[in-house]
Amino acid sequence: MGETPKIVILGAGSIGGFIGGAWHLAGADVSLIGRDPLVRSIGQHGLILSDLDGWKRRIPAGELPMTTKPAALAKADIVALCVKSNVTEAAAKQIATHAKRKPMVISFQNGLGNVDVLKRKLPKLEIVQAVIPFNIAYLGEGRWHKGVAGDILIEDRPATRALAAGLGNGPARLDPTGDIIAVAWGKLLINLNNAINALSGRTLLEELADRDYRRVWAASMMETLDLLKAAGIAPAKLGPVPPGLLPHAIGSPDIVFKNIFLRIQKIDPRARSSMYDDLAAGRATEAEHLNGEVVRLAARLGRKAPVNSALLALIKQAEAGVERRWSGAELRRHVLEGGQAAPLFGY
Ligand SMILES: NC(=O)C1=CN([C@@H]2O[C@H](COP(=O)(O)OP(=O)(O)OC[C@H]3O[C@@H](n4cnc5c(N)ncnc54)[C@H](OP(=O)(O)O)[C@@H]3O)[C@@H](O)[C@H]2O)C=CC1
Ligand SMILES: CC(C)(CO)C(=O)C(=O)O
Repeated sequence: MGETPKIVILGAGSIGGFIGGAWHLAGADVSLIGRDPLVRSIGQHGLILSDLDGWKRRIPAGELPMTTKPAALAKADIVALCVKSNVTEAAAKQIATHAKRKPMVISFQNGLGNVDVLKRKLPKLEIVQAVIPFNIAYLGEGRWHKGVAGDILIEDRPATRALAAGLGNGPARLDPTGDIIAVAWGKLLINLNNAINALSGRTLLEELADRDYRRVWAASMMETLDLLKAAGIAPAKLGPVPPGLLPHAIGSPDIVFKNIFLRIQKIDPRARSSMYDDLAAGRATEAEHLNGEVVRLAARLGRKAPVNSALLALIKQAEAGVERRWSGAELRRHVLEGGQAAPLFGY
């Protein structure tokens, strides 16, 4: 890899647009590959990036190279893969066809299985996992907003350390870390709320204000933590609360949750989960790669995961066109079947 690596973002959507823009502002050599409507919109408006601490920058139209053509992968030293998990295989095929410089491929996707797919499809390339703990909303007309605080965690290797140093300290900075699988499981615990948020049809803050939704999330985390323990996997701490205490913090009474948890973990009033975005746009979701990962882990252990199975089934119904906004009480009754899922803690 040369002095200034050429970074190509494959999948300029919420995450790809924000990190691509933020890295460009940090002086990196970045170009984006995305879909036609977005490419045209950025061609007209440029990019405007902001975050919840009041940081705001504009990149004029035409300054950041952007195309719909996968042939742009030819010049990549680094491919930042920012497509949804259900199209990883198709994206890997495009990389295999078009990349010429043996790029390092970094997956910024949620879920656990993407890196394995990439390793299988691209056996000669260096594949790296990164985990994004924050939320990005695409607000239209070239505007991206980072609505949850946090830094991107990336597998610690010489190449990723050099990349992190080159990108500096902006809002999409990289933080190299040791055990990325533990981090990815830690993130999955957080992402178990994506399905609940999508089914609620609300913003994250509106949803989390209702303890019944939080009880469902807490139960899905407890189920997952129990299975991870049986599998000998220790998820990493992401954010202010250690994984073992997360269900208790999330499922706690409103007064405790609002005055302690939400004071340390900042969430923008506009933020929603990426799964909400998918359902709202009529797209397939990543539920198979999140709740489904837990259901498959249970099956490997000869056990069941009733909470995550129920959430997965509801998301599949929603993907199939069943339009229903679940209230917290309805979802709790349906998924927890009268509290049987986690009797010990009354969630
Ligand atoms: N949004 C968020 O806040 C967060 C997202 N993540 C994770 O990041 C990943 C990306 O999510 P997100 O940015 O929200 O997804 P988006 O759907 O917003 O962005 C992905 C974009 O890539 C496009 N795309 C897919 N395949 C290709 C391709 N081969 N060539 C060009 N463009 C392509 C998609 O178009 P089309 O839809 O037409 O296929 C879409 O516009 C997911 O794994 C998600 O879970 C993680 C943390 C937070
Ligand atoms: C940041 C978070 C957890 C928000 O729900 C997310 O990962 C997503 O939206 O996919």
